Formats: sequence, structure tokens, C-alpha cells
Amino acid sequence: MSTPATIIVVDDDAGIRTVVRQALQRAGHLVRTTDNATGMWKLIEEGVGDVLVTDVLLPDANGLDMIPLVTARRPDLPVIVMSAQNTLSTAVRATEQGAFDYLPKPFDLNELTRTVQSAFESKGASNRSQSHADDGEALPMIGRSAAMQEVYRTLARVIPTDLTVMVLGESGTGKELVARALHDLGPRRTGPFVAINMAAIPRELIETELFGHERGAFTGAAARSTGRFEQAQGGTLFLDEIGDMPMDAQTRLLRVLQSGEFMTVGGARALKADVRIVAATHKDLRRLIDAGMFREDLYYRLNVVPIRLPPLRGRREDIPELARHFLDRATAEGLPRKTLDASAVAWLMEQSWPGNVRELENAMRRLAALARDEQISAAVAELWIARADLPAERAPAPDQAVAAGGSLEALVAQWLQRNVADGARPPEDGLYDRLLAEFERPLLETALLLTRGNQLKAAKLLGVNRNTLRKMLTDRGVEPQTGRGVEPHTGRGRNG
Ligand SMILES: Nc1ncnc2c1ncn2[C@@H]1O[C@H](COP(=O)(O)OP(=O)(O)OP(=O)(O)O)[C@@H](O)[C@H]1O
Repeated sequence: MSTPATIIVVDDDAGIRTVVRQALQRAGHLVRTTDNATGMWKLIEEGVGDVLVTDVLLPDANGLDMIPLVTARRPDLPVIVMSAQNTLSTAVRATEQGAFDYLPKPFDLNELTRTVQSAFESKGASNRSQSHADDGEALPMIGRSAAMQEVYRTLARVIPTDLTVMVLGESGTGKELVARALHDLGPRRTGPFVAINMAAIPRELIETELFGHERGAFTGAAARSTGRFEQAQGGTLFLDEIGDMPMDAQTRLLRVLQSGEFMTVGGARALKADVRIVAATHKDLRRLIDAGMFREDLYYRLNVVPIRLPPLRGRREDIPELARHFLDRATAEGLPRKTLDASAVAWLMEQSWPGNVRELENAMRRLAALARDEQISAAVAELWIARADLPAERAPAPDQAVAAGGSLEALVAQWLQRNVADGARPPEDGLYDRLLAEFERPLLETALLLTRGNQLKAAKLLGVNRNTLRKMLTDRGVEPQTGRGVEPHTGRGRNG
């Protein structure tokens, strides 16, 4: 049994007070609860409590703002913050304000008891000193899923340190964003942030890119060049796609990490490396080690604090907020404002997003730029997102998209202008039939697209019999494929 301690629990939610009380009592602690800051201050003034566990949003105060005041009054009282406002901002602010730890709600009660125990054991040396607190500053990472909470908690802990961080995750999951957050929110933020992507530089140039070279170090080295290590002095060096680093460069990097010094290629002087290293990869480094392509000793040097970013399909609940964020950003960049209706949000959440957040970001920009209506439905989202992934020659003609995207009047006017304006002769088969024929094709194609080529469903959607649909497809030259793709609409109206 652990040593009994008195824990103050502050939360205005009676349910939370009860479960937390029970869990802590089961762990052998004494518990005092209160539902507001006033009650908490009373206990603190009385000298009660070994650990304080508080919610952020209290009826009469903000839990984060109170931490420095609590620490000033009772420097020996560690504060653990619980919050349902699960942003990176809350995690970072809790750390900055000097919280012992931060627990995003909902949390695991075992984790709470473990955290309370370690806070109690470290009493006295507990509340961290404040660094900087930039209130309300917009923080870059979106997403409140449980998976991202873990990321934020780790980030908040390592931001104030110089520890080497290894960011792992599929392409487009935000690895570079994490590296930037580590830099921008940490003590080196006034220094440079220098990124180098191992996969983007020819292998034979990586060493000189990293460490620079002296004049005459090799044929063609007409002048001394500074490497990224030197450029990043006093700041952060982001080594992206570290799994693509050639062996020679790995050996050299390892030496730098061991000695804290580096030498330029062909140089005799050792320069001090005052650089925080953040590395990232989407590759499985363990596999590379087994295959003899990555140095195990370097791996351990770099993998001091691993941060694993979840793929987007593993945190679908973040998709609505991310999608809206990217649409807002597109608007801020001057593209038309778009909103997603419920069907569009549901459709976005169903997709697998192999390109992760980057793919979602690009899809939202495409919608903002190309979809006609302000409100986006699932059908429009699918048209612009699913079909845009088709090879270029199969991509939809804009007219088709407009037909599906709404504003039919605009399209008719446009068609008429193009086909019969300027006194051009009306088409031989008459304007009415011609116009219907022009519209029938994208209508059929879109119906097939939405039903993924299922003719029965497409016929039902259109309200026509299956044989009628077949005939229409033949008449209009639409290929009744299964699957998403249908032949692009290349037909242009004939001017008589
Ligand atoms: N949580 C997030 N909130 C907001 N934007 C995000 C988030 N994660 C990623 N992004 C955005 O998605 C894009 C891709 O992110 P980033 O470049 O950091 O991914 P990456 O994992 O480094 O990709 P790669 O491995 O392909 O280099 C960027 O534009 C980034 O701003």
C-alpha cells in the first residue's frame, strides 16, 4: 500500500468528483472534494492537501490561471490539471503555468492514481517553474482525439527541454508541424529552425549539406559553404526522412551527437553544435536496422523521446474540425467561403485518407477553389475529391461538376451563350433536345459515379427503369463501367 496522502479534488461535475474520489480512496488516499475555486482556496489556506487535482473550467475561476497563485501560496503542493478542452494549447499552458501534469478528459482512473502518486512522491520539487505563457496564441495543431491528446501531453513535456525527439508517423500526419511546435514554443524559439529532408537531397550531397565544406574540399568546392548544422546554431535542426540517410552520413551524425561537436567536410576545426535535434521518419527504423541500413547506436541517440503521430483514419473524430479549419484557411487566402453540410462531413469521415492530413488539406483547398455552391454536400465532396484522384484524362470536365454542384441556371445560361449566342443558328435537332442531350450525359455519369457504377442503384436514383438507363447510356455514349470512373465528358455543343 502506498503512503496515504490527502488529495484535494476540484471539479464542478459531481460525477467526476465521485469517481475520482473512489479511485483515490481505493489507492489508499484521503480525499477532500469541492466544486469551485472558493472551496479550494479555503482548503489551501487551512494547509490541507498534499496534491491538488483540478478541472480547468470552474464556475468561479480558471484552473490554469490559478496554478501560479497556488504555487506562490503553497510551493509544496503539486497541481494536476484535468481538462476536457483537449487542445495542444491547454497541454502547453498547463506545463507553462507550472502544473505537475495534465490529464485530458476522459482519462483512465489508473493513470490518475499513478500520476497522483508520483506527484505526491516528488512533493516539494514538484511544480515546474514557469517559462513563458503566451495567452490565446493560436497553436498550430488541430484535433482533440484521444490519440492526439497523448501527442500533446508528450509535446508539452519536452517543449521546455533540449531532448532529442523522434517523430514517427505516416506521410502527411503532421511530423514537420510537431517539429515546428517544439521549436516555436520552446526556449530556442528566437533561434533558427532549419529543416533538411534526407529523401530530397542526392545521397552524395547529404554530408556537405549537413556539415558544410571548406574551400577546395573537393573538386568544384570553390568557396566555403555553411552546412545546416551551422545554420541551425542556437536553434533547432529538423532531420526529416532520417531513414533515408546514407550510412556514411549516419556515422558522422552519430559522432556529432556523441561529442557535441562537428567538423565541416575537409575542415580541420571542430565547431560546437548548439542545436536541438528533431528527427522524423515514416519508415520502420527497426526494420532498417535489421536490414543493416540504419545504425542501431544512432537510432538510440535519436530515439530519446519518440512521438508517434496517428494516421488520420485512426482518429476520424478529428476530421470535421480539421476540414473546417482548412476551409477557413482557404477563405483567409482569398478563396470563396465554403461550408460542409452534415452529409459531407459524414462522407469525409468515412474516407480512408491514405495521404492523411495533407490529403485532407488539399481536398479542402480543391473544394474551396472549384465547387460552385457555398454549401458542400456529400455528392459534391465526392465528385471533387474521389474523382479528382482519377488519372487526369479521366477527371471530370468542369461542366459535369457544375451540373452536380448546383447552380443549374448558371450552367444553362453558360451553355446557351456558348452554343447559340451571337446569332448562331440553333442546332439541327432543336435547342430543347440538344440541351437535354447535353445535360443527360453528366447526369448519367454523376449517377453512376455516386452509385459506384451500380446500374441498378443508378436507375433507382434517377427514377428510371434499368433498361431505360441502359438505352440512355448507349445513346449518350456513356461507358457503363463498374467502379468510380466513367469516361470524361468531352462533348461540346455544335454550333449548328
Ligand atoms: N494536427 C494538424 N492540425 C493542422 N494541420 C495539420 C495537422 N497535421 C498536419 N497538418 C497539415 O498537414 C500538412 C502535412 O503536415 P506535415 O508536412 O507536418 O506532415 P509530415 O508528416 O511531415 O509529412 P511527410 O512525411 O510527407 O513529410 C501540413 O500542411 C500541415 O500543416
